[in-house]
Order: sequence, then C-alpha cells, then structure tokens
Amino acid sequence: MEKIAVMGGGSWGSALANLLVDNHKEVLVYDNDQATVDEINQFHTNKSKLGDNLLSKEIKATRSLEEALNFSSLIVLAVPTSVTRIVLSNIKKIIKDKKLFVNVAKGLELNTNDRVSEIVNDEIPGQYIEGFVSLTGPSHAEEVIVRNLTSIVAASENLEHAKLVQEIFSNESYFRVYTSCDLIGAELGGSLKNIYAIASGMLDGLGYGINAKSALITRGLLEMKRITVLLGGLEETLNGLVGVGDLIVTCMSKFSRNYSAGLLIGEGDDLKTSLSKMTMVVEGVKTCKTAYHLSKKLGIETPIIDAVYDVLFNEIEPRVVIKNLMARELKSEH
Ligand SMILES: NC(=O)C1=CN([C@@H]2O[C@H](COP(=O)(O)OP(=O)(O)OC[C@H]3O[C@@H](n4cnc5c(N)ncnc54)[C@H](OP(=O)(O)O)[C@@H]3O)[C@@H](O)[C@H]2O)C=CC1
Ligand SMILES: O=C(CO)COP(=O)(O)O
Repeated sequence: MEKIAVMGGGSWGSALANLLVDNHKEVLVYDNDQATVDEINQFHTNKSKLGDNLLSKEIKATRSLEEALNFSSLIVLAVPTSVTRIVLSNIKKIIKDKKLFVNVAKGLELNTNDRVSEIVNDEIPGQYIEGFVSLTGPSHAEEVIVRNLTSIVAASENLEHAKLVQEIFSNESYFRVYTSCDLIGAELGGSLKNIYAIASGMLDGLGYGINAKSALITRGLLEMKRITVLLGGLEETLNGLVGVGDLIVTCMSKFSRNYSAGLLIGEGDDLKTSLSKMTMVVEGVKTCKTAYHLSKKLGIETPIIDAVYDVLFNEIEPRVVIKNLMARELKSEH
C-alpha cells in the first residue's frame, strides 16, 4: 500500500500526512477549504492548525473528494466526528471500489451515540467496505509534526487489517503502533477521554493542584471503564494507550484542545465564548452530551461526566459542581 488518501487537512490530518511521507508513502490530502489546499500545495504549511511547522513538500492537497477517493484504497478519516457522516455520505455517491477505512477522529456522534465505525457501516454500502481500523492513542499533532516519540494503537475486529495499518504508520525513529482487536474499547477510550480533558482544564483554570488532577484521571478512568464494558469493550484496553495513555496526555498537556477549552471555562468564560477562541475542533463538548445521555440510558453512575455536562449545558458554575462532587456520600473506592 504505497498511496494513502487523508480526508481532512486539519492539525491531525496534516501531521499524519507528514508522518506517512516520512514512511515513504505518497499522500493526497482532501480538504473542503480551498485556502487550506492552496497553502499546503504552495507553501507547505497549515499555519492556523500547526503554526510555523513545515510540512513535507511531497504532500499534495486537493479539494476534490473524488480525486482523493480514487487515489488510494486506504482512506484515513481525519475530520471531526460531527462531519464524518456528511463526508461519508458524499463518498457514498462516488465510491466505486472497496476501501479500508482508518478513522483517527475521537468522538461519539450526537443524537445517535454512534462510534465512527458505526457511522461508516451506516453510510457506506457493505460491498465498498474492505474493513475498518481505529488509529487512536496519546498523540498530539504538535508533537508528531516535530517527530517526537509517539506510541498509539491500531484497533480492528480484523487483526490483519490492524497489522496492515501498524506497518504503514510505524517507523523506527519516532512512531510506534501496537495492534488491538478491541475496536469498541479503542473507539470509546479515545472519545470519552476528551470529557475529562475538559474537566482537567477547568481544574487548572480554577487554580486547583495536581492532587485534584490525579483523582480526576483515576476516577475518570473508572467511569470510562463502566461505560466501555457495558457496551462490549474490554477493561484491559482502557488500561493501555487508548485509555490511561490518552487520559494522561490530554489532561496534562497544553496542546490539548479539550484541555484548553476547559481552562478558559475554569477561568470564567462560558462555553460559547471559550469555543469561539478555539481554532480547532473540541470533540469533548458533543461527546459529553452523548455520554451523559448514554450513561443515563445504561443506568451507569458517572458523576464526573454529569458535572462537566452541568457546567457545559446547564450553565452551573464549575466551583459549584466541584463542591457538589466533594459533598457526595462517602463510599468505598471500588
Ligand atoms: N489534533 C490532534 O492532535 C489530534 C486530533 N485527533 C482527532 O482528529 C480529529 C480532527 O481533529 P483536528 O485535526 O485536530 O481538527 P482540526 O479542527 O484541526 O481540523 C479538522 C479538519 O476537518 C475539516 N472539515 C471540517 N468540516 C468539514 C467538512 N464538512 N468536510 C470536509 N472537511 C471538513 C476542517 O476544515 P476547515 O478548517 O476548513 O473547517 C479541518 O481541515 C478530531 O476528532 C480529533 O479529536 C486525534 C488525535 C490527535
Ligand atoms: O487526542 C488527542 C491526543 O491524543 C488530542 O486531543 P485534543 O483534541 O484535546 O487536542
């Protein structure tokens, strides 16, 4: 597999395109914004997403979905979850042969609660789906673009597909991919952690310390496991890179978009104002709403998700939800 099409020239799509060129692949990036396409082709940058970092001159970009689709049998989906269905419904109109879909977006669809693999199965007729792989784990675009050491997971119900993606994306200098057959666990881990990254930013915005953050990550992981296991994923998956690993990265790093939005809210902005200051997608907001309703439907106790939901959608002050969390009935840890 020497040619790869990347759908979405945002920060992650661009950084992965650069990685794939490092791995000696020919890459075509599709983006719906002509200015982004021109910037990548002419100046080899994506300034609004990746600052002054230079992209490889070998990366080509196009605004033609058809050109990108015909370029490769491996399609990387790197658009926000909220537009994945739109992009796929456009792909459905022009797809002519089987594709292996590799999703790198981390979110759950609002209203349907769908994971991206479910959206693909919904939108693309089965005869055109070779397989589906979720490529997920602790990996900020800002670090991958400067070739910082990164390890993530290629998860698929088909181990051969996971291995193929592992081979394509791994290199011996800075990017290591593990395989997993727990697709549900991988998709849920990558999506749910964004809610706790928002909460982590809120804690910093309010001036709390590392004790609070450690408790957030640990108790958040427990909530993630409760949801994942009930939906058919494995607890052990969340003990790995897609759970603990990604929680650490996004709860602790200033590069996280979810953390950054939460920080602004902790400092006093409301949701609308904080999102207006972000230039990249903050997946955790919609995923929080989805996970809140999902946990109620499943009858699972998720006090942190409920607290973030109250701040984001019921306009309750972060300090008030924290006070309420601390005042809950005392209980055993497990
Ligand atoms: N950034 C990161 O470090 C990582 C991100 N991810 C995940 O990757 C996904 C993408 O994130 P990221 O790259 O950061 O997001 P960005 O906001 O940087 O980029 C999103 C891209 O999708 C494009 N897009 C938006 N709407 C459409 C549409 N209707 N049709 C086609 N393209 C569209 C945007 O174009 P435009 O700008 O013109 O709107 C933009 O190029 C998210 O799910 C995120 O969680 C996962 C791991 C790491
Ligand atoms: O998932 C990510 C890193 O692993 C990126 O998270 P953010 O979208 O919060 O930046």
